[in-house]
Amino acid sequence: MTARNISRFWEWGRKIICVGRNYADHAKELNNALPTEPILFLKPPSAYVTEGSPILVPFYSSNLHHEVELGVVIGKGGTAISQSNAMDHVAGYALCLDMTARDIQEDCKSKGLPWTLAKAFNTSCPISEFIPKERIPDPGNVTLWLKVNDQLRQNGCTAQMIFSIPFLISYISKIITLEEGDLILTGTPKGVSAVQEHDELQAGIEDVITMNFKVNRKNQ
Ligand SMILES: O=C([O-])CC(=O)C(=O)O
Ligand SMILES: [Mg+2]
Repeated sequence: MTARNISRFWEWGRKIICVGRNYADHAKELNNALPTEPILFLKPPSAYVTEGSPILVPFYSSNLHHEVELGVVIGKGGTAISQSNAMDHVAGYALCLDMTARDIQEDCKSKGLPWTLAKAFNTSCPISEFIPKERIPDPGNVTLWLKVNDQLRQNGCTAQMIFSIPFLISYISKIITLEEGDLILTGTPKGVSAVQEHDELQAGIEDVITMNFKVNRKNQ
């Protein structure tokens, strides 16, 4: 058996923990109140999709949105990690999309139901290659962007996050033990919008990385 390589963390079947409404400008564009504590939800590892494979619109949605987010890859597990030690638990990063069936999410919100159908379907978590920690020395101050068919839709800086990465690692790990290979999606800045079948999505982190995905529709 070969040693596991963190640069293929998505193959390990570990948790994807997502933070919602972590940017005030995005909370506002969807008419949501600003959170006083992080809002958390999960995606299963089956949500991962890597470049070369398409994002699939779920058959039950007609309003699939992109949300570009910085993903934090956990390198050392822990429970109740302190904020001051939090960055020692980070192995690196990935550029991520939190694909969201917005019509289903609105329906779930109005009925007080969980967001699973809106957030956790197959291909709801497109990711870039693994980015080693050294390549982003200040993850609290990098620009994320996303284009649909060459049109810029999202362009935000992680400095705008309401809850910082060390705070999130500490907060989450008091509730859910973090393990090597887990991924934390840190929320999206403003500019979310719908994507259609055949659209081409391109996203990037400054001069660190870019990634490309096509959108297809699942017909059943
Ligand atoms: O669906 C939402 O608006 C919550 C969320 O994931 C985010 O803010 O990134
Ligand atoms: Mg999100």
